[in-house]
Amino acid sequence: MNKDQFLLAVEGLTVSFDGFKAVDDLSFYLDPKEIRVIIGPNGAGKTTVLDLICGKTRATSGSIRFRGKELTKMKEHQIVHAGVGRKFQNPSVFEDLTVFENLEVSYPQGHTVMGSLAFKRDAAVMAAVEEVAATIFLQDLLDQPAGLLSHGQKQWLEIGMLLIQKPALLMLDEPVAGMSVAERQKTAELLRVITRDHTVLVIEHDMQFVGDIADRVTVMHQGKVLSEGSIEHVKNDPKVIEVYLGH
Ligand SMILES: Nc1ncnc2c1ncn2[C@@H]1O[C@H](COP(=O)(O)OP(=O)(O)OP(=O)(O)O)[C@@H](O)[C@H]1O
Repeated sequence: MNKDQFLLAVEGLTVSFDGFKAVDDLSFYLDPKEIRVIIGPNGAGKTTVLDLICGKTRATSGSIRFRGKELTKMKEHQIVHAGVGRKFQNPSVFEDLTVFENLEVSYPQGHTVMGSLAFKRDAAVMAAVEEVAATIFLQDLLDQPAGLLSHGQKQWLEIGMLLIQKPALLMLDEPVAGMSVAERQKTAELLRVITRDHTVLVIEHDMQFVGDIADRVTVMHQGKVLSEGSIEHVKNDPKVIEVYLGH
């Protein structure tokens, strides 16, 4: 099978830290526009996989193919440019800027923060900001400083700051941690809208949320794939119950 028909093909990926293999001969494949969730016990290597895909950590061996490009050979900014967006666990919005300004500075112009602010607000930027703000439920809060948003709203704003860059692949590390039940439900709704145009790779522990969003689930354990398939498949896999869900 031609691996370039996948949006992302990870094959034989390995990284050693002082001889310890945090990710060990890992392979998995993402189809365009799927939502894949990676679950697994603490220390399984989930965050390290995202670090490897976005170029924050260098692979010891293996391959990461993304839309025909080999990411393991590329620098972080080149990987962003190729269409991979990554959101870390803690929101990192600009607290003193408004919702509008946070989205505006994230619009891909190649400017610094100050340069972008001085930039004339042209119609294309305005339209993109308004479209994304509506998607992330913040259309009525465009003039609000981001520092005044709730934790959940900051998480959505940060997702919006990625969306406005139109990445083909969006990677989210525990996006609903610290959110209320209502915010979790809205985030699930948001991710379903996002996958009309993007592929999403999520690390998550909340199994209710995983069941709400996942097309397929990859279970990691000790740097390897322990199980993979639908939520029902992995929930009923005795290996997964033994190392993760039974605890
Ligand atoms: N830069 C590093 N140097 C040394 N060891 C590391 C480094 N990054 C990760 N590790 C180790 O690799 C293992 C996997 O860590 P990782 O954070 O990827 O796990 P995880 O599945 O995301 O866990 P959690 O659910 O707790 O976030 C851990 O034992 C961790 O201590």
